[in-house]
Amino acid sequence: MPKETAFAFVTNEIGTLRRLLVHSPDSGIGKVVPSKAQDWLFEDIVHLDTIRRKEYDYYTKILLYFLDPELIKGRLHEVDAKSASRNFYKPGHKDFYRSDKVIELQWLLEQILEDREIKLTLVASVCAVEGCSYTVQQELLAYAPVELARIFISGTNAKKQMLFAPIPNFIFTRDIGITINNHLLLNKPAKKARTREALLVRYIVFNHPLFETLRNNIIELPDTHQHFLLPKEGDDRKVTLEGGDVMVVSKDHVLIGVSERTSMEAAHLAVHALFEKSIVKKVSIVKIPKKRDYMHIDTIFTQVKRNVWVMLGSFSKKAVKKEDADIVQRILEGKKEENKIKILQFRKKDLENPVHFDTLEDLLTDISRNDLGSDEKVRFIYSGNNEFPFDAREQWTDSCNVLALKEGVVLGYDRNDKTADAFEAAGFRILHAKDLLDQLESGTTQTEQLSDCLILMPSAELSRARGGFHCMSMPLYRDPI
Ligand SMILES: NC(=O)NCCC[C@H](N)C(=O)O
Repeated sequence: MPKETAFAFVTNEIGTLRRLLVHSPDSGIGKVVPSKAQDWLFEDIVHLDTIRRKEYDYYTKILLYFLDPELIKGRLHEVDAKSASRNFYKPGHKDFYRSDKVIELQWLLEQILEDREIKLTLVASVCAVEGCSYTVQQELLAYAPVELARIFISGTNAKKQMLFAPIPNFIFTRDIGITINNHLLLNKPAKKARTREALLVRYIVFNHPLFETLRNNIIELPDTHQHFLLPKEGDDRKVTLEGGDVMVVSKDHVLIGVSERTSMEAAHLAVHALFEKSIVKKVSIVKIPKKRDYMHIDTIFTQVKRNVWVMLGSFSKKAVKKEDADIVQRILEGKKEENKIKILQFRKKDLENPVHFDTLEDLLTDISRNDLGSDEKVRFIYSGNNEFPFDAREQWTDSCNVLALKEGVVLGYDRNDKTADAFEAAGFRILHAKDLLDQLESGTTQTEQLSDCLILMPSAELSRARGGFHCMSMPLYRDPI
């Protein structure tokens, strides 16, 4: 297996994944109440034990098997034994898996909090953001790092007092920042519920020794002076950017979504930052409808192979043609201008003449052929097999949001049946996570042998949080392709 040399380096979406940031569901998720679920960006309340033991733990095991097998191989029975109380999965516990490939953010937070000065500043910052009393601030300072990291994330102390709201979306590590070549672009969350996540991660990347070599390559987008003078929220001049809207499709080309979460102002600041620092040569702006259904671009398409993409059919050529053909239907269905996708590609060498793409398939085909040099036919797998109403239903539960562990081997939710059928029809094997783990553990399958397959992960609870495995991963290192 080729070993990476840099700590962080990502030039594509599908090369073999070697290192990523994750966060497993913490107790804060079990505190989401119905009246707060929407404010906290969950679609429903979730069952904590199920989301952990029966769902996310499978993700951790699969990631470890692919990225850091020595920590898991031959140990499945032991780590999942009832007597082990899931300690293997708990940051802060002595039996925690401690991987520098599948890196848990809570574990990094514990480590930076060992430094007295960082602890003081971070406690003060969290208290300022959360409006804590002076007494709570003093209480926080008295905690040891492991406990303090847990409180910062879950919001609740050991005496079961809630000191501030949880940050249940911290499991969606994609949205906190993005590795672009050897740089790290930090996010600016659009939603208040995700503010503390950004603060914690800023402290981690600027202080943890693992990020030492990246330190001079961290990009933060500033607020513009218009922002401070704006009368109301929701104006596109507000600088907000979330990682789900940024895709590094080749070493020279980044896609940036303008969406419910990423503003036009942020997109244009990012284009300038990426060009000025000569990080990439092309940036494509993909403007999608501002809708909860499609909060980021990675909720409507992700990449599977050089020449294969999974996407939502309503943004496909056929749907666009149908719209153009039938104006009455378009008006009745409310398919107005703002419901369309718009794509403009900026090139550093000719900034004033951006290239326009009519449809998402045109852009993705261009990436497959021209950026990635694929000679094979470019293929699209559609959410819900492109059948109404399964297309919309399965997109809602993240059928388009798959994570490539290596080219052609992707993780998706088991509830998206029709999308799985479409993968199968496109020549992909369908594997269930549990069966795959059994085969890996018994040695009948090796990760290196796997190709062209969709690994189905249990998802009844996870999907209520409205993000898939692309969202639940923040790649730090992928092999170049
Ligand atoms: N990249 C993504 O699409 N992330 C999903 C984030 C889901 C989370 N509940 C949110 O609404 O922010």
